[in-house]
Amino acid sequence: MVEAAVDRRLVQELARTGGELPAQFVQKEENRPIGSSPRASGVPIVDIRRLFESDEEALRLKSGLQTWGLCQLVSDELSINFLDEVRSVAKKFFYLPKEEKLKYGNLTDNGEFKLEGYGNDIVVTKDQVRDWNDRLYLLVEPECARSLELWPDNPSSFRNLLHEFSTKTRKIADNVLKAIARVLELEENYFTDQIGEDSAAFVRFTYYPASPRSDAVIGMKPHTDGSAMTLLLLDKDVDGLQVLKDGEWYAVPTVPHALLLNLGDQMEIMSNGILKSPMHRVVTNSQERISVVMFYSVNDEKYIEPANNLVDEERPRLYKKVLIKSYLNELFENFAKGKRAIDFAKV
Ligand SMILES: O=C(O)CCC(=O)C(=O)O
Ligand SMILES: [Fe+2]
Repeated sequence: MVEAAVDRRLVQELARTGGELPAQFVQKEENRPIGSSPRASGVPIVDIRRLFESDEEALRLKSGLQTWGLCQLVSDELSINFLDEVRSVAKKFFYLPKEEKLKYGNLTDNGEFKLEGYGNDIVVTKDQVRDWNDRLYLLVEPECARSLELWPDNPSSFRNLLHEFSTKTRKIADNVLKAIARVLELEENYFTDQIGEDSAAFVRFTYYPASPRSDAVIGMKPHTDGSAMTLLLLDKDVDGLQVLKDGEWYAVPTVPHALLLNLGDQMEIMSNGILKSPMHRVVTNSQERISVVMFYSVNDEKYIEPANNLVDEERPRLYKKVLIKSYLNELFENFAKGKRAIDFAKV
């Protein structure tokens, strides 16, 4: 991949020092977020425990994932205190001095982007409009593949909390994947067999600084997730996530004690399009915002395709068989350019 010479200053630094907004963040007129968006108030809140006791709860999950590609998940595992601790440790990390955070930086000594670490997202073209955020991206599973040297040991509780958070979210992911298989009338382990602990799971901590021009910049450009599923811990105080439904952007409200489930492309493919991987974006605000997001994916070396039982005459096959590794490569290239990778998997 050829990388153009671009300004890679951290967005947090740009926001802190003020001054004129660099041109590389200014969105073209047609991509700017305009006006206020209605709230996505129809996104269901689902209790994980009840998913296996009540058909009604499972159907609400299904309807959320068909209509919005989203669902708010609450669980005994997730006390509000614990979730607030994770929110707080994320904030403490981003509040550290730049030099401290750059110990975990995502550039090699030659200035090339690494997948993991702290910094900007990959920039592939010189005229790419950049997102108004910095992030820390880490592999959390399989546990033996963690690059612990990139896991912050400041704040001192960071590593333990991240380990605990990812253990809890893994349980939730497994339960939800079983419930989804069930409502699609597939074998209960259909998805968990593919998206197990030996597959890659990543966490992304994203810091969106307060923005001087929320009319002209985007926190995260419109995209779908290339994962199978994504679990998001949203900022409790500041909204910003929006989802596209029937051509209109809706603001997704935070439910403080819930994780937001956002379905990814891999599940759209495996469900033969019955479930949606929603297009979403983040708009900025006059207040800073932080999210902590877990991405679950099918193992890199595996192929996925629509489940046989979900393909018939009425619902012809929508997607080809794809190798996850190639799919994710496609996705990273296309995300930077603002294109959808799933279009390449269409029959
Ligand atoms: O920050 C958010 O609310 C959304 C982040 C997101 O969509 C992502 O990391 O893929
Ligand atoms: Fe996303």
